[in-house]
Amino acid sequence: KQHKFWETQPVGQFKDVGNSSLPEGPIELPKPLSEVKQEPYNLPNLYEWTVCDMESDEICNEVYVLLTNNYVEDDDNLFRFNYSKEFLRWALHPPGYFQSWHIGVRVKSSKKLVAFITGISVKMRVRDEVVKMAEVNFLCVHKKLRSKRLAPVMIKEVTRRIHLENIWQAAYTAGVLLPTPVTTCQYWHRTLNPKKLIDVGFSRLGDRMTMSRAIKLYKLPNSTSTPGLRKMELRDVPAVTRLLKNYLSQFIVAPDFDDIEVEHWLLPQENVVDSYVVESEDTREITDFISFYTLPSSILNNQNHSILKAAYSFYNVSTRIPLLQLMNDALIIAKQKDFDVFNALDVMENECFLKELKFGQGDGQLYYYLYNYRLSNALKPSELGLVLL
Ligand SMILES: COc1cccc(CC(=N)NC(=O)c2cccnc2OC2CCNCC2)c1
Repeated sequence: KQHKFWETQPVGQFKDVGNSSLPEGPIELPKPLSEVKQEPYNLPNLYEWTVCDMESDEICNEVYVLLTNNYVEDDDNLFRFNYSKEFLRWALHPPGYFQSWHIGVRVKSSKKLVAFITGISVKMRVRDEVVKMAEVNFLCVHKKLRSKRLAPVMIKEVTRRIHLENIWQAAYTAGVLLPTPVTTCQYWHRTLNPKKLIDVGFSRLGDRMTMSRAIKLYKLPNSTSTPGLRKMELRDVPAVTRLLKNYLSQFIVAPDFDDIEVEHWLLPQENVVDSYVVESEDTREITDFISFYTLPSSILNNQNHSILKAAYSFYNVSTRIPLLQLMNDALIIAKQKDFDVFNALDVMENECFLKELKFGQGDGQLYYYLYNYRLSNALKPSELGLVLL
């Protein structure tokens, strides 16, 4: 019964874990495009497919409202991700995006948007192979339409449209265990606003911890410590691309970003993504950078607060300044920008700063998956150089 759908898909199956006779790489070979199903999968009668043009403010707003009311909640149903409209446009319009991969489901009669799933294309390096993949994200079915088995047909439909562009692999994450994770990550939170986090139930005061002790424990300096740390600008793109490509080459799975992609993903956008570079004062070269993205959460039933302002660690590269110092400056900047919490996964080299900078371990896991690509062994989080939104 468990995973009825995923047992039909070209993904690592639990029964195959540890079977080292299975080769690493694609599970199914590409098909001639003429053999890909040409017409959309059937939806239950009352519903129809639609393509969502996120440049349209009206449609972007419909997607925003659907996700705000029906997307992922934490395990205790206290919080729900509240991606902003400008964030969704950023996340879904990288260079070379396919509008046909921004898929909605509407009620035929009312035209109400009741489900969503997206893909964007990415060049992913797995060991020393660069594989064109899709990153699938934002799978959301309206709460009132759950367990109508809509999700499997949406996954099959986005897969079909990805196949039509001759792409045969994908990457995705989930907070639930499915066949079969390439990596299991822990998430960590660094308190920036202890009073609010305790008020809303995100954090609890330890037994011997008073509120004033908590405020003191998490206090940060008012200004950053790294000389030459400044906001990233367009002129920094070539240097940041070089730094990022070189840094990510150490991980087993990582995106292979070119300049145009670095410009899209890392150039600062207010309320979406913040990036800072370290420019060496004498050589003027860019030696390090930090970045985090803005993903607030709705607070589901609290009288005093409705939004949790959360920053999420994105890509950070240290070549001259210790990562610990860079990330401490990232915390200071996030606090200056009135974020309540700074979140990070234990991917890349993050483990080296999590405990030291007073991150607390979250109570859940984030699982990373590859579609139609087998890895002989699961990766340690420190072998993964990929952060999904
Ligand atoms: C605090 O508000 C929340 C609202 C919904 C869910 C969660 C818990 C959770 N599931 N957190 C994460 O998945 C997470 C924790 C740390 C860093 N990135 C994360 O997820 C990212 C990446 C995957 N897509 C969602 C955002 C928290």
